[in-house]
Amino acid sequence: MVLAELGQKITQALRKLNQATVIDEKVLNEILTEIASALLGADVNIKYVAKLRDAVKTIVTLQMNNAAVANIRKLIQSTVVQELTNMLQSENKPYEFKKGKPNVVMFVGLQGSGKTTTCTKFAYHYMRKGWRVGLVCADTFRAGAFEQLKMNAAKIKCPFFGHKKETDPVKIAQEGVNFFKEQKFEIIIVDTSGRHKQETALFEEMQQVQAAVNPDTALFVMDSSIGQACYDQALAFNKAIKVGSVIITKLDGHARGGGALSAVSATQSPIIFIGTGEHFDDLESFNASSFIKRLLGLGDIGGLVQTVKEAIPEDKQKKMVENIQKGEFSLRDMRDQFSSVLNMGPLNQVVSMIPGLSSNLIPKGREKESTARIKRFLCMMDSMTDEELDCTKPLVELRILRVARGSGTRPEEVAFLLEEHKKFAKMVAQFGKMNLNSQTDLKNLNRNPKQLMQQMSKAIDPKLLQQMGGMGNLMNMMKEMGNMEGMQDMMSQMMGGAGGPAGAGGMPNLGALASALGGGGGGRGMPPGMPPGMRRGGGGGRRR
Ligand SMILES: Nc1nc2c(ncn2[C@@H]2O[C@H](COP(=O)(O)OP(=O)(O)OP(=O)(O)O)[C@@H](O)[C@H]2O)c(=O)[nH]1
Repeated sequence: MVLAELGQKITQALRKLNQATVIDEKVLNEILTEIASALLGADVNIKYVAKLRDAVKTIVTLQMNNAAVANIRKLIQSTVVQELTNMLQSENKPYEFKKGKPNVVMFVGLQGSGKTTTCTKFAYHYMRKGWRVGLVCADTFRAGAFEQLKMNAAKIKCPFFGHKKETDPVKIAQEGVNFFKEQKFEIIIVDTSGRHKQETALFEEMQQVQAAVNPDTALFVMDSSIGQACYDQALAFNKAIKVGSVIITKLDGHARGGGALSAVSATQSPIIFIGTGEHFDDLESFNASSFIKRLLGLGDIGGLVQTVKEAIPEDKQKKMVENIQKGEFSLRDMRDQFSSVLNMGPLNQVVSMIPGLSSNLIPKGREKESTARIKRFLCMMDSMTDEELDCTKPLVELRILRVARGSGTRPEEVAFLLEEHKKFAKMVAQFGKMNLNSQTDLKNLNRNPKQLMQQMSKAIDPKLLQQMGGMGNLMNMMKEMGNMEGMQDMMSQMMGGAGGPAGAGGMPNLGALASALGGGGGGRGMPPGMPPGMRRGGGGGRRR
């Protein structure tokens, strides 16, 4: 999680609430001073810090003498969360992409801000969600920009338009946009030139390109390393061309990220993504409330639900629900769940949405391994026939050998995958028997949690449960879900098609996540003789 240190400091300050037997003005001041010092350390403007402090003080002081200590604790925590969210929230809404029509996005920013890399990340993000995306290189200023974007586009398999020798950015932008429009592309990204600093030539060129391609939205890319100085830069770009939304890059490496985020929000330009590394999947959707909740380790069930919804195509959801309601969990279901986990975006981001789990659970390097591990599982399942994928009976040895050969893996690895599948399938059956099949049942969790906990602990493999943060965490998550509107629908998607049995399909889906983390969904670890890459989560053998 970006700004993890800031999050830890604020969490530590809030933890003092639980240690104090009486919460008076002195305790409140101490906590607020600690929070303020953490925010200032992250380069947040002193003006915003003072505003947050005053707002929390005003709201809490009003209640201090009338409410019970437990309620005061809750009030302080929720007010701090709310005020931090307000600090990062913009009133303006970003442009919403529309399916089935061309959406033209113009990227602007200073040289070196990460614009070209971010165009590619942005394209990759939407391609993963099934959009038809095209990239246009209209950066004729920087030598090498053409090659860079062309190479990036090839890496993510995104169609590319550019002319190496053309020097007129307006002409290329126009041609590129027309080309992709004719081909019925849905998101057309125009990468424009940058300059070392804000200067007239840059702004004039941006305005000319804007007039020529008439973009649906202009996206401003800004480097977070300048901290709160982002404010002036964002205002200047917004004045030159109407900025629709902002992406802040390099938040992985800068302690001043808090300053950059709050300063940009103060200009009322909505931040829609943050860049968290140099790889193409190091791009996180930005939503102030979700960001703050994850920053403070509170999880973000709403965000998780949305992510899962977007990751699983609707036709697949329906089929999965039908199968699982019958108590069946085929290898095809497992394949769909693993590929939906990949579509959800960076794994550590998904994990941090689960209350009680921290994104630090998957260190940066390990995340790549986890993704490779899922891809390897998918590769094996792609080498199976339709009959094998739909069959719920175990595969015979001869077939295991064939799948291993077809996927460039070892038979032990295929056997391990089948073992995982068996465990998930068993869980589906057990959860099915629990018949926890409606929103009312979920709400009842609040009334009879003990009984449910007992049943669930029998059904879930202990190692998987550990990966999920323990039974207490799982129950909290389900309770939170039970309190949400439209839960039954959501559960089907979230839990991977359980439709009814809240946990049933869910366990495999969350299990797929756990498997990706290397826990093997509660497995006994990798079988002996497993290649080292696979043992630790991927690698070895032929890759896709
Ligand atoms: N650590 C980190 N590096 C990033 C991020 N985004 C981009 N970079 C790096 O920043 C450097 C500059 O990125 P480019 O995409 O080439 O910059 P640019 O803004 O397109 O430059 P111009 O085309 O000259 O305007 C590259 O080394 C990128 O890998 C990020 O989120 N985190």
